Amino acid sequence: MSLFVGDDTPPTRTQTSDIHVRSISPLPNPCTIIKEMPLGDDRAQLVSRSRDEVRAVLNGDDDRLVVVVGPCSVHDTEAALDYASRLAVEAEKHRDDLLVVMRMYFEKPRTTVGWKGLINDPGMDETYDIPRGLRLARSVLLGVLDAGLPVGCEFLEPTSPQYIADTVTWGAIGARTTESQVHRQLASGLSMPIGFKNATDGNVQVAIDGCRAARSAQVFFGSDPDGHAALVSTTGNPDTHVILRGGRKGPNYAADNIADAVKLLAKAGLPQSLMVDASHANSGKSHIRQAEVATEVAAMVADGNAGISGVMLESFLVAGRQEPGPGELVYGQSVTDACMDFATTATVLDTLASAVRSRRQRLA
Ligand SMILES: O=C[C@H](O)[C@H](O)COP(=O)(O)O
Ligand SMILES: C=C(OP(=O)(O)O)C(=O)O
Repeated sequence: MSLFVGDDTPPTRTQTSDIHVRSISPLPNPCTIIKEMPLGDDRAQLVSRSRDEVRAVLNGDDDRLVVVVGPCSVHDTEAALDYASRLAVEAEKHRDDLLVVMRMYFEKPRTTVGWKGLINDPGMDETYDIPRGLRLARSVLLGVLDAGLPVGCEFLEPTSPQYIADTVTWGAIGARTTESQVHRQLASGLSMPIGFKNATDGNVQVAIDGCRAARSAQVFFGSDPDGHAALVSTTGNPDTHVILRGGRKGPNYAADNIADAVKLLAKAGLPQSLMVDASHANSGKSHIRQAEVATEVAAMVADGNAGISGVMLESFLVAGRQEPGPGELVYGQSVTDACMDFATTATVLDTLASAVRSRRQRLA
């Protein structure tokens, strides 16, 4: 049902609002969708346990690496579940060295315009069936938890976490929103560890500022589980960290970049550990380069670099990328940034796991 439907008649001189709004329609409230697809006790235990494990790695109490790995965006739930079943085998194989979290991104921040992800436009056909997108996202999240994997998401729309955040082990605030007060407030109330990306221009200090702001108590506009406008008051999220993703001037994953970032973290009184995103501006969005970057990061870990507590990888079943759209698509290939294929990903995971074992020996 549409609450407001504009027409094409030009606004009168006394109409001062909704001049550029075509329509406003209600969405199902979070309670309704959660009741349709409850998390349940077994999955909740996996989420709680894996959040604790991520916290332990970030705080240096667990010497593994958190590896957030999966497609740049989820567009096909069947392919995502297929990927999850294969990733679960690798996660189990490396469980002593790697804490594997499946990257499940449903909300894509765009530099200008483009497909904004499964929640916003699940048909990739500009019909913007957000209720369907929310249901699809929640159902595939539950499916991945059933495969035994914890999941990681970017949080972009300030009200979308109400629909899915109970299923999420680790979250990110992206490079385009890391300086946004709205997103820092949101992170202050989220229940899982949150990584702040450095800004697209490469500025790391804004991500550190984001971590500090999200660690503080905040009071802000939000919505309650029934979808009503609400005043939200948070205690602050103690589990925030920085993600180095490179910037317009180039990559920032080299040992001196990591040392500089760790110094800034120390100055800010934050834990001196961070995640390196091998994709985005660290690889120039090349999936081939991404595998090389991940191997270079592994070499730093093997050398004993204790500042690196996590790695992010963009990976899917088939290498590369294709344009999103409603027509026929290559099964298991990204419709946003180019991803490594599964075989390359498995090799990278082997390399990272071996690097963790070397670091463990070196620092023993
Ligand atoms: O991870 C995905 C993209 O890098 C990000 O959403 C920006 O994409 P765009 O520059 O193609 O809009
Ligand atoms: C958009 C993403 O990254 P960034 O915010 O670093 O561009 C992403 O990880 O999908």
